[in-house]
Amino acid sequence: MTAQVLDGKATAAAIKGELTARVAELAARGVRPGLGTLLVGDDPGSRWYVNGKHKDCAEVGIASIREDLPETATQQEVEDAVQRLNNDPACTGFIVQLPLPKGIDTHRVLELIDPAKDADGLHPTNLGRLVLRVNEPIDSPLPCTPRGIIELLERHGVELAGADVTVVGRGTTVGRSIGLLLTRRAINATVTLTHTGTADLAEHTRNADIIVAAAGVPGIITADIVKPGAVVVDVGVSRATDPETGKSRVVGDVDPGVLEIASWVSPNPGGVGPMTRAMLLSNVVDTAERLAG
Ligand SMILES: Nc1nc(=O)c2c([nH]1)NC[C@@H]1CN(c3ccc(C(=O)N[C@@H](CCC(=O)O)C(=O)O)cc3)C=[N+]21
Repeated sequence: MTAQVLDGKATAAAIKGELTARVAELAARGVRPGLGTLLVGDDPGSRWYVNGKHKDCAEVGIASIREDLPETATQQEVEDAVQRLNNDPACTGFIVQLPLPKGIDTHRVLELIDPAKDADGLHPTNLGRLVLRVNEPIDSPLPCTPRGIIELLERHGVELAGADVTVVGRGTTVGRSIGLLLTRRAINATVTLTHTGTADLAEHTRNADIIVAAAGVPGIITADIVKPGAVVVDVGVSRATDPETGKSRVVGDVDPGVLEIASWVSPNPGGVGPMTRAMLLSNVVDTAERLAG
């Protein structure tokens, strides 16, 4: 038996189609969503991600605004760029590409973002709303990768209500925030958050109906620690050099052996990555719709 594929690429394409229609409706009402990006420094990976976001925008009709600063930018210069995006009416949502260069206080930069324009959904105000509004709808941006994972599962018919979910990794963008979404009353999953201080990782993963692997440790999820028939979502983005081609490629947290025991596995690449990008676009369109009233 081999697991079925949680196809993030195809699902993201479907979502982009839906967004294109919503952007056209907004255009008819004279509103154009615009995504801003702030990139500091010249890390090729970060540049590649940011370029991809602007390509996605062009596909669905969202305007693009770019702020690119050199590696040597000061705290003040980075904060000034955030304020320009906050004040630019063409920019309905924006992201500060992470990580920022050493020496820049990331928390201070992120807290300066206008919460209503926080396309990543990682501003303390928006994360705070996620903590507080357990039972009611949330009319502010949600974190992109957690939202993308849930959308990916729901659109493949994976039952979340009553499911035991084990999350591996406590990073802010995924591990720490996904449980806040999954335990909302409207979703009703039960969540265990494991991390490097967890005494017995296997005990928690073997109990899980769904594993969300966001540790950034290549192959940490092996077949022997997965319950037969479980659903496994691979969020890891480590890089390694392919011994055959000599090229750098993405390696996930999920060992290929898991395909023989799980019911569904998200490929990596082609799983959570494209969904994250689609949810960023969704956040920008949601924000523009709220602005339009
Ligand atoms: N403010 C901020 N927001 C982010 O959302 C953010 C960030 N900073 N910094 C870096 C991480 C990483 N991230 C990815 C997004 C898409 C893919 C993606 O689409 N990957 C493709 C291709 C992977 C490949 O082959 O290189 C895939 O999975 O199929 C991957 C990783 C967003 N991040």
